[in-house]
Amino acid sequence: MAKLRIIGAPSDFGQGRRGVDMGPSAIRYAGLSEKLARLGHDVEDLGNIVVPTPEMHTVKDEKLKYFDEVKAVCENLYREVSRVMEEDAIPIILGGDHSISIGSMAGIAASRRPFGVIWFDAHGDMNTPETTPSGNIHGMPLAVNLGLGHPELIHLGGFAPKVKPENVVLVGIRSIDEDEAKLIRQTGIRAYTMAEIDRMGMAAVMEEAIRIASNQTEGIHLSLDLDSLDPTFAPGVGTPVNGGVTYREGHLAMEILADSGKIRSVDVVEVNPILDIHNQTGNMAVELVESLFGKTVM
Ligand SMILES: NC(=[NH2+])NCCC[C@H](N)C(=O)O
Ligand SMILES: [Mn+2]
Ligand SMILES: [Mn+2]
Repeated sequence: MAKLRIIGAPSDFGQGRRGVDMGPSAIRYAGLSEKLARLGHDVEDLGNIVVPTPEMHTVKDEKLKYFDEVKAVCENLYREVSRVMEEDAIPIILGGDHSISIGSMAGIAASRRPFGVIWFDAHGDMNTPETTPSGNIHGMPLAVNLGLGHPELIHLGGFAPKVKPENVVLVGIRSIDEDEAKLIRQTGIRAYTMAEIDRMGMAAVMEEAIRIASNQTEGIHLSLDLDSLDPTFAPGVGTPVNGGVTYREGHLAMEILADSGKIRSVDVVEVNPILDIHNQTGNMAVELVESLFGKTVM
């Protein structure tokens, strides 16, 4: 039995399509708390952090859209997540777009205990203000957590970087910008493309990923972007890319992570109910989290 604490981060400031701020509602509506409790866990929903109202804000910097708003959201989330970590509970952070991971990982790192990261995503999220083609901060959070990008984001919580490149793994990538690819190579993080998942199989990829993320660390943070899945299974995301992780591969990955016993924190991001079909993506998110916390067939 694990102590699980749900935190909603209903922010859509990290990208251009409205609706992802309703992600936490869609995931809760799909029964997250009840289903995790049914698995025998001690579950508490702590509600949502405070987020500015989008209608009242405009873009100021084209290379860092909604910078002030993203920073404010991440500061609030940082505080909430560090509180949960101090209680030795596992935070399950519901986005919102992926920019919220700047706040969640700052909160996780606040204890200064080393951890690894498995970043499940179609994208690298390794852009900086210099490389970004869109100016959307949700394309930058992994870079920020590694210490690359705007200094005020990097130093959120008063320290940087949040994680060492040798403990960072990307899984499921299939849409990487040109200069972003250079950064991924320079940092030396391990990036498993969809082609590698096809060739090696998801089980072998996850076993390697867990080995890398847990080498000399005290646990693993999973940052789960629902666009890692193929749009057939997760249509409700702002930046869908064909050729993604299948339903079974997704569950297998979560089951292998569950078996490892190393998960200490989770982000579930990019669920956009406005773009979804009957909450298919919200349901998929809940199913994957159930597998991550021990649900099996028998
Ligand atoms: N978290 C995400 N869905 N990120 C998508 C990023 C897309 C693109 N690479 C960008 O920087 O704009
Ligand atoms: Mn992402
Ligand atoms: Mn993505």
